Amino acid sequence: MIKVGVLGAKGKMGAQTCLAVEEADDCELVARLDQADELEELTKAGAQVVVDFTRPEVVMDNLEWCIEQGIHAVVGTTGFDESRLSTLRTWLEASPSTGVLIAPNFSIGAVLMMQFAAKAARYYESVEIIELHHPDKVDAPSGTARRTAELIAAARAEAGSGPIPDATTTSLDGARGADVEGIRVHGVRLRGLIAHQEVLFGDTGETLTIRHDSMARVSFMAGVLLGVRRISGTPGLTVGLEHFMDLD
Ligand SMILES: NC(=O)C1=CN([C@@H]2O[C@H](COP(=O)(O)OP(=O)(O)OC[C@H]3O[C@@H](n4cnc5c(N)ncnc54)[C@H](O)[C@@H]3O)[C@@H](O)[C@H]2O)C=CC1
Ligand SMILES: O=C(O)C1=N[C@H](C(=O)O)C[C@H](O)C1
Repeated sequence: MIKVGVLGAKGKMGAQTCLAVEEADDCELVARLDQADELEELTKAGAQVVVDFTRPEVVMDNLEWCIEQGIHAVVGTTGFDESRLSTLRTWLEASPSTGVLIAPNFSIGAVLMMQFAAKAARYYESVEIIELHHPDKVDAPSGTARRTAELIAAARAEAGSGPIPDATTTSLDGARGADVEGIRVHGVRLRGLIAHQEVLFGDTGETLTIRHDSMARVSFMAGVLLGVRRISGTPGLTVGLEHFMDLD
């Protein structure tokens, strides 16, 4: 049995994760912690793996503590830029048998959408991303949209693609979205939505749209459990669930 602790257990994703862990035959939920709780509860309960769905401003402190204790971490919380990833690598060097998975999106379909977008990137002159989420989401653009833009930008750079055409010189602030590594990213916040994304590619005479929809938070749970099962055998830092999906 894998002994699992959940951080952010009272939140939308944390509560769903507690249910999924309780229902998994090979996992035992030993700790459910939220804002006012002490991290020491994790060691007292013997947690081997922690799942973190908290907030960008607290996740690094949680991870520093978990890595120091040698507790593996499966992280869905957003807010990871290159500087944070580099800090995690440094902490992990001092705890070489500990594994941390940072997954911008745990939904299998969303991971495939990102992979398909990275594959398509080299063939199109234009690309823009639209992410659409519930209005309680605190960050924009979404971690998924950022990651998608990074993957597309890397594929375009490798292919030697030029800049994306855009003759717009006059616009209201924000009208053309955010610029993530040269890719325009637009955010929609709408009651009724959960998590959705479109990647629009265009070239002369044709467009390609890749769209993914998470209609319920249960869509993330197969990925969370995959991470929980694989992380203890994967020391160091892993970014993206695709590395656990045997895609090749
Ligand atoms: N990677 C993925 O597949 C997904 C990632 N997310 C991300 O996960 C994060 C959480 O999302 P939601 O559950 O929707 O948010 P939420 O606001 O419903 O839940 C966050 C929870 O964390 C708790 N919390 C805050 N500080 C804490 C601390 N220091 N220790 C323990 N708990 C603490 C809050 O009290 C709250 O219960 C966000 O960054 C979101 O973008 C959300 C959905 C899927
Ligand atoms: O806050 C959310 O809800 C989600 N957050 C993640 C993100 O920012 O990409 C994953 C998914 O989009 C849901």
